[in-house]
Amino acid sequence: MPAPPGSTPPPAAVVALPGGRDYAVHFDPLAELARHLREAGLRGPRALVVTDETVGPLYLDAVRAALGGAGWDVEALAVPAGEASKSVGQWSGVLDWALRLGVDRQTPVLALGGGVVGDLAGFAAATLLRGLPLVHLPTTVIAQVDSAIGGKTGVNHATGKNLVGAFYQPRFVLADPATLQTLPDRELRSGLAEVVKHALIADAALVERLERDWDQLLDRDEAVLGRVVRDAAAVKVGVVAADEFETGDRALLNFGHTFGHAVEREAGYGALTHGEAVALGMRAAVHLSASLASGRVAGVLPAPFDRADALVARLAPPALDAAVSDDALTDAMQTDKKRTSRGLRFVVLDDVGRARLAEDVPADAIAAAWRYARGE
Ligand SMILES: NC(=O)c1ccc[n+]([C@@H]2O[C@H](COP(=O)([O-])OP(=O)(O)OC[C@H]3O[C@@H](n4cnc5c(N)ncnc54)[C@H](O)[C@@H]3O)[C@@H](O)[C@H]2O)c1
Ligand SMILES: O=C(O)C(=O)C[C@@H](O)[C@H](O)[C@H](O)COP(=O)(O)O
Ligand SMILES: [Zn+2]
Repeated sequence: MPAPPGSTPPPAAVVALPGGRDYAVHFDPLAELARHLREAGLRGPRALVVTDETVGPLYLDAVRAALGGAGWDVEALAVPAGEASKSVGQWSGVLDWALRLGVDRQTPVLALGGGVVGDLAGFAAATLLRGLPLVHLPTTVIAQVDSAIGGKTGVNHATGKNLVGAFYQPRFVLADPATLQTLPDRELRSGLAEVVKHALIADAALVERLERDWDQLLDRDEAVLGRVVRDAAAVKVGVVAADEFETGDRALLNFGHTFGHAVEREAGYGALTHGEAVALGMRAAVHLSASLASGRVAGVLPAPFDRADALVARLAPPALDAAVSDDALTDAMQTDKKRTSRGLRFVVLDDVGRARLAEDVPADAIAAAWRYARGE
C-alpha cells in the first residue's frame, strides 16, 4: 500500500547475502524507480525493460515516465503473456534483441511483470555478457511474494518445469502494491497459493490471519492485502538469506511443487496457472503429510492436517484432468530437482507453520495423495 503523503514508508526488507550482495525488497510506487536505481548505484544511461503484452500497456508508461525525467534511455520488449513464454525460444529472442541494441555491462535489465517475465528476463540478464544488473518490478502476487525474491531464474523444458536456468540475484526489487489492483481474479487467487504455501511451511500466525481475513483478501482490501503480501515476502526473504543455493531448508519453498510441477507439465504449460497447479499439489502434499504421520488416511484428515487442508481448499483448485493418469503424473515427478540418487524427496508438514523434507516415501502414499487431490 502506498504510504500516505507526508508519512515515512516502512523500511524495505533486505535479503542478506555474502559478498556484498545484500539487496532490498521495496514496496513502493513505480514512480520511485529512478531514485531506487540511483541508490543501488545503477546509472545506465540505457535501461532494458522486459515485460509482457498484457503488463506493458498497463505499466510501461509509468516506468518510462519515472525514468525519462531522470535521463534514462528506455528500450522495451514485450513477450506474449503467459507460461508459454518461459521457453528457450523466448530466452533466445530476448538475447537477440539485447545484443542488437549493443548492451554493455552497465545496462540494467528491468523485469516488469509476473513470474514468467521475471524468470525469463532474469535468466537473460544472468547470461548476457555473463551478467547484466537485474532489477525486478513484480506486478503479480506470485512475483511480489515469491518469484522476484531469491534469484531463481530460468525457463521450462519439455522434459520438466524450470529445468534450464541459473541462480542470479537482482540488485533490488521494487514491488508497487497498486499494480495488484488490476490483476484478474484468477491470477489473484493463483498468487494466494504461494502465500498459503509460505504460511503453511513457516508462519503459523500468517495462517491464522489468512483464515480470518480471506474474504477481504479476495476483495483486495489494500491494507489487508498489502500486509499479507509483505509478510509472505518476508518468509521468502528469510529462507533465501539462510540458504541461497537450496542446499538445505530452501527446498521447503517447494511445498506442493513436486506434485504441482508434474501437473503443469502433463496439462501442458499454461493450461493451468502455476498457482493453480501448486494449490492442487499442496492438496496432495497435505494428504501425504497426514499419511506419513498417521498411516493410511481415509475420509477427513486428522488434525492438524485438516486445518491445512481447509486453507488450501479456500484456493478452490481446479479439477485434475481425468485424461491424465496418476501414473503419468508420478512419472512426470521424476524430473524434480530435489531428487537425489536415493529417489524423490517431498516437502511435508509436521504442523501448521512447520515443514520438513521426507525421503523414501512409499508408492502407495503417493498414489493415495493423487487420489485425494482428485477429490476421490
Ligand atoms: N523464480 C521463482 O522463485 C519463482 C517462484 C514462484 C513462481 N515462479 C514462476 O512464476 C511463474 C508464475 O508467475 P505469475 O503467476 O506471476 O505468472 P505470469 O507472469 O504469467 O502472470 C500471470 C498473468 O497476469 C498478467 N499480469 C501480470 N501482472 C498484471 C497486473 N498487474 N495486472 C493485470 N494483469 C497482470 C500477466 O500478463 C499474465 O497473463 C511460473 O512460471 C512459476 O514457475 C518462479
Ligand atoms: O524459490 C524457491 O526456492 C522456490 O522453490 C519457489 C517456488 O515457488 C518456485 O515455483 C520455484 O521456481 C520452484 O523452483 P524449482 O527449483 O523447483 O524449479
Ligand atoms: Zn512456485
